[in-house]
Amino acid sequence: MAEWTTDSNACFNISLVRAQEDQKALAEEESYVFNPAFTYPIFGEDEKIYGYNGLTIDMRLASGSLRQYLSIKWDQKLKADTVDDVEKTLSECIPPDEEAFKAHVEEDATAFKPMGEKMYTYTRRSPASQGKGKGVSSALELDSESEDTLVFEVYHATWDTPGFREYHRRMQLFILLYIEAGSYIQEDEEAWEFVVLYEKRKRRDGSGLSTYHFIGYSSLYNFYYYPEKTRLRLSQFVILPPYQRHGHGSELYKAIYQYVLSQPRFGELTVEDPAEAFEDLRDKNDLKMLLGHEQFMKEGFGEDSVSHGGGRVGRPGKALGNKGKGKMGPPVDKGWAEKWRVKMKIAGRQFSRLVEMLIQMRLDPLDVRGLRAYRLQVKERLYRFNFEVLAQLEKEERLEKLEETFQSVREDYTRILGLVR
Ligand SMILES: CC(=O)SCCNC(=O)CCNC(=O)[C@H](O)C(C)(C)COP(=O)(O)OP(=O)(O)OC[C@H]1O[C@@H](n2cnc3c(N)ncnc32)[C@H](O)[C@@H]1OP(=O)(O)O
Repeated sequence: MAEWTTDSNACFNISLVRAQEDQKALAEEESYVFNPAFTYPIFGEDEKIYGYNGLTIDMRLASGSLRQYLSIKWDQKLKADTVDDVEKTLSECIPPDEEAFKAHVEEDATAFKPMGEKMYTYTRRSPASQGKGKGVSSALELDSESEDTLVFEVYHATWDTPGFREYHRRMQLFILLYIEAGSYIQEDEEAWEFVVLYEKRKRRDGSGLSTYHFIGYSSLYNFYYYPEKTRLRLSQFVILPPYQRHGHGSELYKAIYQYVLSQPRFGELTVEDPAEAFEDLRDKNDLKMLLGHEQFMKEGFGEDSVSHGGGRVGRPGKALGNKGKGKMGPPVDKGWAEKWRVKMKIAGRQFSRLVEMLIQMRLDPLDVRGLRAYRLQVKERLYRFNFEVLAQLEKEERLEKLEETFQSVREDYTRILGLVR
C-alpha cells in the first residue's frame, strides 16, 4: 500500500517563473521553487494521495501576474475506483488558465504592473552584491538606481481596483497552502482591503524596463470602532517561502501600521488569530517602534529614546536610576499609557504586553518595590484577561495558577526581548 501512497506536500512543487531574460539575471543562490506547508484543505487531513507511483505535481506561476500552469505526472497509476483523481481535485482549487503559460510569462515581464496604489517602498542589497558589505537597507542608504540594489514596493488595493478581483483569486491559494486553518474570504464583503508586496527588478539590458515579482500579501478587514472610527483587523498575512526570514514580513507589517497611523479614520490595528511566528514578528516590530519613539521613551523612562541596536537596552536598573521614575513606573501610569495607546493605535492587550516588556527590560533586580509593583501590574491584567476561568477556582489555587501564568509570561518576555537586542 505504502508505495501507492504519496505525501501530498512533498510531491507538490511550486515555482515562480520569470521571463527568460530575467531568469538568466538571477544569482545562483536564488531559487523560487518550494513546497506547500499544508495541503490538507485540498487532499484531506492525512495529506496523502492514493493510487500513484512516482507522482509529481508541478505548479508554475508567472512571478508577477501569478497566472498558473499545472502539470501532473506519474510513473504508474493503479487501475481502481479508489484512486484519487488529482487533476479533478486540483481544478476545484486552482482556476483553470486556458492560454499558454510560457507566453504569459514573457508577456508578464513587459505588461504586468501591480494593481492599486503604491503605499510603501524599501530597498535591499541584491544577493549578487551581498558579499560586498552588510546586506540591509534603507531607501536613503542605497541608491535605487544602482545595480546592487533591489527595490520592493507595497501596493494597496480593494475589490474596486481594476483587475484585482481576478488577481486575488489566484493569490488566495497561498492562504490554503501556508496558513494553518486558513480559508478563502467572501468576495461579496465590501469591508476587505489588501496590501500586496512585490520585488521590482530593473533589467540590466539597458532597456530601462522594470519587472514586478509577487512576494506576499495581507488581507485587512474594516470593523466599526466606537464611536466614530474604524478598527482595521489584519486577517491573513503570507510571505512566500523563498522570501521568508529576510525581513520582508516585517516591512509589509510596517507598511500596514504606517497606513493605519496615517489615516484618521482608523482607531486601531488588531490581528486575527495570529500564528506564533507572526506574533513574534509583530512583537519585535512593535517593540522596535516604541524603543525608537523619542517622546514615548522620554516620558516613560524619564530619559531619551533608546537605540534598539545599542548598548543601553536591557541593562537592568539603568533607566530607573538617578533620574527618577518616568510614567512607565512600575506600576505604569494607566492614564498615560492609555493616552499613548490611543495615539499609537495599538490594540489594548498588545499595548499592555509591550509596556510590560519595556518595563521588564529595565527592571532592576535589586529594586524589590519595583519588582513587586511590576508583578502586581502583570497579574492584574492576567486576572482580568482570564477572569472566567480563574473566578471558578478556590483562592489558593487561583493564586497559584496566576503565579504560574505570570512566570511563563515573564519567560516569554525574556525570549521576545532577546529578539530586539
Ligand atoms: C494573522 C495571520 O495571518 S497569522 C499567519 C501568518 N502567516 C503564516 O504563518 C504563513 C507562512 N509564513 C509566513 O508567511 C512568514 O513566515 C511570516 C509572515 C510568518 C514571517 O514573514 P518573514 O518575512 O519570514 O518575517 P521576517 O523575516 O520579517 O521576520 C521577523 C521576525 O519574526 C520572527 N519570525 C519570522 N518567521 C518565524 C518563524 N518561522 N519562526 C519563528 N519566528 C519567526 C523572527 O523573530 C524574525 O526575526 P529574525 O529573522 O531576525 O529572527
